[in-house]
Amino acid sequence: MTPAARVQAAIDILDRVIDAARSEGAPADRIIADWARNNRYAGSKDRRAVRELVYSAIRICGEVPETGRAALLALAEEDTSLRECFDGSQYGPERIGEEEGVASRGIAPGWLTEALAHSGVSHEEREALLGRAPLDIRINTLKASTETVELPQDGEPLALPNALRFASGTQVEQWPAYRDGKIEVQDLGSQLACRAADARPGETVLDLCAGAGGKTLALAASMELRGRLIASDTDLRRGRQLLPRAERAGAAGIETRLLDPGRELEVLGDLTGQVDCVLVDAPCSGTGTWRRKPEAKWRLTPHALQRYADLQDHLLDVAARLVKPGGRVVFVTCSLLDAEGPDRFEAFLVGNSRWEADIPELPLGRQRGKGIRLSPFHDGTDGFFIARAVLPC
Ligand SMILES: C[S@@+](CC[C@H](N)C(=O)[O-])C[C@H]1O[C@@H](n2cnc3c(N)ncnc32)[C@H](O)[C@@H]1O
Repeated sequence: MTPAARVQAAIDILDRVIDAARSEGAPADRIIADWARNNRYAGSKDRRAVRELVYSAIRICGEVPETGRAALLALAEEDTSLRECFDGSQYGPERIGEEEGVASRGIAPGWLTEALAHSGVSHEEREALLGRAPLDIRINTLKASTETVELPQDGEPLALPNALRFASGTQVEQWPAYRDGKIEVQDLGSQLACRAADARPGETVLDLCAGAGGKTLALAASMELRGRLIASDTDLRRGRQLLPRAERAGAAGIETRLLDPGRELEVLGDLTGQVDCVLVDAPCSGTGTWRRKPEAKWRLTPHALQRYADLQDHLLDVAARLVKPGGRVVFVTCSLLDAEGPDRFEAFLVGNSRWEADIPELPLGRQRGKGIRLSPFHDGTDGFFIARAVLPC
């Protein structure tokens, strides 16, 4: 593909990303993958270049752009060599018109930038939300250790003993250690959230929003396969990924339960007052994961944010009923918005006066409200809020 044709391809993809953001359609990575599947003439270098253009344009446009072309023109203001690609050639974009609309640059839509600022997220921290994420792994102590694991490259040691960092895009899935279940891909922030849960051998632990089980597997390792570990979620498709992953990781014996949204206790009621630790890795806006999914900033609305907050309140209440005296609830969101972190946790404590905040001691992060905030800028992790509450005996 010529450079101009790559720019036109990025414009077409961005049009679809913008449509999807407005209509709750597919995420950008799926749209890019579809494009690659349907345009086999594009070689690996073309695909990489087009992908890079798409993500760079998403990163620099604050508000949802009118069109993919307006987004690419905004990128061309920063990288002027791109302007030459608007050459009217056969597969390239039309020449730039004199009065053409250019998307406005910024970090996120205005209301969201303001909400982040009100949540104490400084300008530099907001910019870092749109940086490039490295690739972190967790050494699975059910199968290996830092001493025994053999990796084709040396990783950067991180703040937890079993965590290593590699450059973004490292193909760890092709490594024998990955295929053998000795390592898992997991952002250090997620690993720290599991550290805050401090699941111990012999305990009964519930991963309430387990998804495909990223954190469940870390909990299983921390429990050394002793005790009872239950993983629940409302999403059957994600839940189905858990058991094969668990098998690969040597994490036998995980119980899985499929929940009905709003009626979780119908399936979890038998655990009432039985559980030592409930991890509530709650659904959220994902402002802390924009490094991986920058278009999420265009998809969020104030209404959706309120829905997340309501669901987080509800899940905290469900979790609290299941915990036995002396047990704990660990509340985690991958967001830097107070509305999805400190405010929810505070509301929980106010509404449940027997519970006490127990701020986790972690090697990274800063206190925010009665929990810990991790951020790409300060900690090099995805953005997270992590809080722990205990029910005294
Ligand atoms: C942040 S993700 C969890 C990620 C997962 N813990 C991990 O480490 O990979 C939130 C999950 O909550 C699930 N969820 C949504 N509503 C729920 C509900 N009412 N009860 C339990 N899980 C729910 C979603 O399906 C999603 O998988």
